[in-house]
Parts: sequence; C-alpha cells; structure tokens
Amino acid sequence: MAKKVAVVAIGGNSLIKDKAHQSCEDQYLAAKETAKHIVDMIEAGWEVVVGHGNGPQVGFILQKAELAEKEVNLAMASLDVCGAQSQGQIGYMLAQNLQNELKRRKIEKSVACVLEQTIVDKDDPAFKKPTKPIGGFMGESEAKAKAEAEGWTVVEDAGRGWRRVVASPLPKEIVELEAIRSLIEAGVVTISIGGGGIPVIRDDNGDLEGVAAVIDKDFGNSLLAREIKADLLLISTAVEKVAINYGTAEEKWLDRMTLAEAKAYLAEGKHFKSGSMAPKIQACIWFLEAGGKQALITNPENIGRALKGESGTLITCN
Ligand SMILES: Nc1ncnc2c1ncn2[C@@H]1O[C@H](COP(=O)(O)OP(=O)(O)O)[C@@H](O)[C@H]1O
Ligand SMILES: NC(=O)OP(=O)(O)O
Repeated sequence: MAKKVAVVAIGGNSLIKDKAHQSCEDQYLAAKETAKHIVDMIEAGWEVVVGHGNGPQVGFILQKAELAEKEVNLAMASLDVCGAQSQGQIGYMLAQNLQNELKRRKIEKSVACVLEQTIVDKDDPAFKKPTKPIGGFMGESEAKAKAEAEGWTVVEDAGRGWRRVVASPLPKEIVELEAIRSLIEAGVVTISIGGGGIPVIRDDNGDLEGVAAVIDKDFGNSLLAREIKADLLLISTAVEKVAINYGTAEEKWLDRMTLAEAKAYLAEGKHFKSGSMAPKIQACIWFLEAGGKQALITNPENIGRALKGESGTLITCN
C-alpha cells in the first residue's frame, strides 16, 4: 500500500499558550501534548513530516540577544542565527517528545530533525515592509514606547495585543529538500521547515547567505507539501475551525470550504486576519492549486477527529 504523507505545520503560538506559559518547561509540555496527536496520526497510517512556527520563540531569542548586547556588551546574534537557534530548541522538544511517545506505544520509528534553510528573493518587497509578528504580546502604550525607544515596528495582532514585526519574504526553495525527501522515503518521522526555514539568499557567486527575516511557517510548509506532493497539508493552530466574519456578530465556523470559496473569502479581506489566519488560508490555496488534494486546519486536540471528518475545517478542490 502506498504511504499517505502528511505535512503537519504546528503554530508557534500553540506551543506558547499565553504570558503565564512561556517557560521552557511549559513549551516542553505543550510539545508533549502535540506529540501525542502526531503519534495518533502515525498509528492511523500516516507518514508525518512535522513543521513548526517560531514567531514567539524567535522574538524572545532576538530580545535576549539585544539585551545581552546592551547590558554586557555580548556580540549581537543576527535574526537568521536566531531563527536557527529556534529550530534547534523547538525541534529538540518535538523530537524528544515524539521519541518518548513512540517508545511508550512500542512503535519502532526513527525521528530526525533537519536544520533547514529556505531561499528567499533578495529583492522581495517584504524586506521594506515588516509584517511578521514575533515575540510576546504587549499593550498599546508599551508597544509604542518600544517603537520609540528601540526602533521596533509594532502592529496590533488579530485582536490579541500588540507585537513587534519583522520582514517576512516568500519562501522560494528548500535547500535541504533532497535530504528531507530521503528521510520521508526511509520512513523517518522528520521535523523540518522550522519557522518557515532559516531565511537565506544566494549571492552573485551562488553561495548561500543568511538574511534578517522570519519566513511564514505556513508558506514554508505549503512549499514543502507541494515539492513532495504530500497527500495532506494539516495546519495545527489554536482554533478548532476557521470562521468567516471572524470576531463579528455574523461569525460562522466552517466545516468545509472549496478552493474557490477560500479564494473568494480571502479576496474579500474581512474574514481572515492578516498575520494569523490569512496566511494559513493562502498556504492551503497554493497547495491545492499545485495539485494537492486536501488541506485541513484545526487545533492539536482535534487532529484525530478532524481526520475522520468530525472537526476542523477541510479545504478541497471542489
Ligand atoms: N477567520 C478566522 N478564523 C479563526 N481564527 C482566526 C481567524 N482570523 C484570525 N484568527 C486568529 O488566528 C489565530 C491563528 O493564528 P496564529 O496564532 O498566528 O497561528 P499559529 O498557530 O501559526 O501561531 C487563531 O487562534 C485566531 O485567534
Ligand atoms: N515563522 C512563523 O510563521 O511562526 P508562527 O507560526 O509562530 O507565527
């Protein structure tokens, strides 16, 4: 029987639930919960490639580096290096929890975490217009003070508070694609495309070079799903379903959407908040337009039910 391959993209915000749960221990416990749902998928016959967000974590790593530079004159780490660090810390937590859960259920499967670079266009207009929220949430006055004192660009994020934003160019090419493909073919549970990938460009000599940005992890994982022709793109986030007219009196939670409906709702601009749900819908649209069969958006605890059609929002070509 041919293997069914799912790319599962886990939200950075679903690993840090709120301000009271930002410690390494809290993130580890959230990764442990998510690992159980991923192993359920493996038990149900899926080959799973796990991608993850890094928005909150990469923002904290950057802030620590800035503080260390200011307070004790430690050399500042650049944002691409912060992204690489976030892949290491989140990948480690996911890998170890997956290994422990697989062992508990006596499933013999290896887990590997690929430190992955994603090529972006050095002339991407996103470099001139920061849109990607990173780090924690702030009140409006604190955010505006940070903007004034530290030169941050800040925006209000989907009704949840204010956040710092950085450049987020589109992912064009996955540097380690063939290595990831080999791991999937060997049946290894592969963790990759963390935070959309470490952002890099090719210089005039064709050499790779890191750039200051954070790629959208849903766009990065959609690219991987297209490249490996995955059977499913599953976006795991903090909500069970996608709503239209989100946050209004007309809010309606959707069980299903066709590709045409998803495109029409996205074009209307009012249904999916930019920087949160809108990129997830766009990532699903690109996957389906490239020949993907199904994309699913739900929260970690409902993954099993969503795969049986009992929860989540399923997006299909027709
Ligand atoms: N139309 C919508 N339907 C459901 N949730 C939405 C919608 N628009 C915005 N959201 C918000 O988007 C959030 C998911 O985005 P985000 O937290 O950025 O994701 P991630 O899990 O990748 O970190 C949801 O938890 C919800 O608060
Ligand atoms: N890189 C990224 O998109 O992270 P989040 O999903 O945490 O925002």
